[in-house]
Amino acid sequence: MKTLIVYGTKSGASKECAEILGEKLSNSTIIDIDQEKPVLEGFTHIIVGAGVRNDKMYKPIRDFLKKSQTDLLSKTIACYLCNSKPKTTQEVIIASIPEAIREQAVEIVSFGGYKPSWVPISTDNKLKGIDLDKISEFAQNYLKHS
Ligand SMILES: Cc1cc2nc3c(=O)[nH]c(=O)nc-3n(C[C@H](O)[C@H](O)[C@H](O)COP(=O)(O)O)c2cc1C
Repeated sequence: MKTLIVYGTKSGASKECAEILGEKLSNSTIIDIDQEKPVLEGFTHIIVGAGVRNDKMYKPIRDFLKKSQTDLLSKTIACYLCNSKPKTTQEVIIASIPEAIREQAVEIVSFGGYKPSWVPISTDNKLKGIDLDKISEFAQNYLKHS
């Protein structure tokens, strides 16, 4: 199991989550979509995560999911999102993730996120709003598909 974690972030939550997942999933590589174009070759497992604004996951991640759909469907794929309005999670997923990927993904989970008015700046509280139990569950479940 060789895992690529691709994330998009504006205020850091999705990066934090990618790093926590990376610690739980051995043999994983983490890529910030704004810094590097993901190359999927050589990876059997892909996790794609992003923050949400205006009821959608960030555009670079939506574009990646759309453009790489065929390649992604040949992998064991899972997605996560960081958002602050849990009630709208399902709508965000439908608006952001192509149907074929939604159907094939082994899991699609919200890890929570920062309230729009409150983004942590110190390292002491940077996990505020993020549900660490959900990240652990997500990783445990994902490992069942190794
Ligand atoms: C301008 C702005 C708009 C946002 N819009 C939404 C939204 O539509 N739905 C939602 O659930 N959360 C929304 N949020 C909360 C973010 O999803 C949350 O802060 C999350 O942590 C962002 O991920 P990131 O830290 O990886 O960028 C918004 C936050 C900001 C600052």
